[in-house]
Amino acid sequence: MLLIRPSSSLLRHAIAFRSLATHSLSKAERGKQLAAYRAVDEMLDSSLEKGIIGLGSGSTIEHAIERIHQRKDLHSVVYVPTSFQTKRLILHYNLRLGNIDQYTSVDLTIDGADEVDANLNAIKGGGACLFQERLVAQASKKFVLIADERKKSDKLGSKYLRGIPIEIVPMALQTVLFNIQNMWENATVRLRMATPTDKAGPVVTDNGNLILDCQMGPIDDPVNVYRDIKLLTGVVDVGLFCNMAEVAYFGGLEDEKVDIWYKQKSGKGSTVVRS
Ligand SMILES: O=C(CO)[C@H](O)[C@H](O)COP(=O)(O)O
Repeated sequence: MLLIRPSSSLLRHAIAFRSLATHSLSKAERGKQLAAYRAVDEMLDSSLEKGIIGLGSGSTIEHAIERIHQRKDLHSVVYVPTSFQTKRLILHYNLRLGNIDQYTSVDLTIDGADEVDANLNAIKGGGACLFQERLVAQASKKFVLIADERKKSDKLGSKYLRGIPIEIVPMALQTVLFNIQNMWENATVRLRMATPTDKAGPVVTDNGNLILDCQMGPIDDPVNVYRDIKLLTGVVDVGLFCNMAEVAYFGGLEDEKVDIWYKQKSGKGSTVVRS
């Protein structure tokens, strides 16, 4: 039998990536691209030559990786992925791939978000990658969010209506459902299902776990909600990223503007400045 070994370039092209050509972008996609390009250009510079950069997951981060690919001065940097998707993109663009096992201290991580509030707290996990995203973000000296302007919010839970993503160990499905329902009577919790034409049954995360989406309306106290859910046995992670981001870039849909919200130290704490 003749075995044909595909060349690495064939392998790369066997994986379908979205076309990100600027002329064919929708308004939403252009907003994501504006935020991603601006964040890469402002936050990553050539002085990071030997740097370690974390890369989040989702559609906005694809634009960031494309920008990094265009910026030849950023090719000696090591990139730590937060998902299967991002790992494939790093390889696709021939960037240097690292691993959180090798680099427990990361200089900076850029990631997308499903919703960002006025304190730079975020809902994440729309793409089911929240656990690895937090793992890398927590190891990072700086955490930067990128999104289109539709993700701006006054209160988490008022824009991203699918609910807070929660990654759970499959065996704990019933007990976690029961406990959340007990703690928040008005919450609606659903097991996230895969698209039936692609896979029957639930979405399975990169870690072999399941995702619940917990709708509880606008959230007054995301820090406590995060803590209460996280403490349930069987919960691996909760898609509330509080007090982590230092800056968020939002790309406009109707104009070419990028709004930047960043934390500035004031007294004992910090305030969020919008520019
Ligand atoms: O948290 C995530 C994946 O788990 C993503 O960063 C989030 O869902 C935003 O995705 P997109 O950039 O496609 O809007």
